[in-house]
Amino acid sequence: MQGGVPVPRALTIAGSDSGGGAGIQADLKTFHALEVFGMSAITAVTAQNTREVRGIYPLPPEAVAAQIDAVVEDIGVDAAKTGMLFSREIVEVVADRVRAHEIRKLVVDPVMRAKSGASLLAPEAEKALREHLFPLALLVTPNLPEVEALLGEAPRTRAEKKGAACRLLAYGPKAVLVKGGHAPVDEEGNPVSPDARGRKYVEDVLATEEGVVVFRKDYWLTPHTHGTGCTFSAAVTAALAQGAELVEAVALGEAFIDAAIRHAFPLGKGHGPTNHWAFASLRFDGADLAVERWEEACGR
Ligand SMILES: Nc1ncnc2c1ncn2[C@@H]1O[C@H](COP(=O)(O)OP(=O)(O)OP(=O)(O)O)[C@@H](O)[C@H]1O
Ligand SMILES: Cc1ncc(CO)c(N)n1
Repeated sequence: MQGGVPVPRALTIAGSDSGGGAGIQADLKTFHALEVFGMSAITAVTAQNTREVRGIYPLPPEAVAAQIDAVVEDIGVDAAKTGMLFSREIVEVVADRVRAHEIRKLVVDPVMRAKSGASLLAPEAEKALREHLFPLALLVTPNLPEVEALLGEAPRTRAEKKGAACRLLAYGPKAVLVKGGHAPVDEEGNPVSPDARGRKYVEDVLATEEGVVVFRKDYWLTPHTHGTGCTFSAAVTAALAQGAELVEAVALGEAFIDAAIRHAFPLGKGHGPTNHWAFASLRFDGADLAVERWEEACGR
């Protein structure tokens, strides 16, 4: 028990995925698997499955603010994350409430598109995300297409990911993790085709003001990756709520998502969901989660 609080508390501010693999549902399942008390502020309801987003029904910005205020003022929040924010108005209201409540352990997953291709963020909201929310974040976690939208070029090699992560620090977050899940690499961190022979890896590159940490793990050739980004950032948020330092929290997120993808569920006819309880089961068995990490100097 820390400071009279019986359990770590985490808040997700994100969209609902009726399919249960991404969004609010993935976040709450992940918090629960890590024994963190989960709370939610829903920004939009999506009618979605493993194949497509059929409809998006945003909530009024004041409804998003009211949910955040309600839980912060009564239950309290040790760490929070944002996911699908959809509109400029919702981005602005979330930034306003985060500032007002002085939420410092904030993970911003700059969700722009679903794996099925649907847009989850209006184009004019991208600028608001960069200008209003990035400066409040402890960590921002873009995937490769999101890095391209933010910087105008997609990193491919380890050195390019490192450069992009360092450049994104200029928007004001304390740290940036460039996630490489969309493009497998070889031993040297150079891109390879997903179905090339031999061992392939995924490299996620974390930049902080102190330096760069590269996380490498095996690449799994599977279509069942719906909600990987949400699940990963929720695991990092849960670890922060438990009191972990940033690099340890990211390492926990890496191990959690590795297990969740390895044991993903072939549900539906599209991209199936990841397995949110695999990490807890494997850890119980003492399994080796195959995540390597090493530190380098920041290239700035
Ligand atoms: N095929 C894979 N094999 C191993 N790790 C993967 C794979 N795909 C994604 N990951 C890992 O999952 C995490 C999320 O990365 P990814 O790039 O898929 O995020 P994302 O595109 O934001 O996800 P989504 O939009 O589906 O929620 C990262 O840690 C990444 O390394
Ligand atoms: C609601 C929601 N948030 C995020 C994603 C990205 O995976 C998704 N597909 N749906």
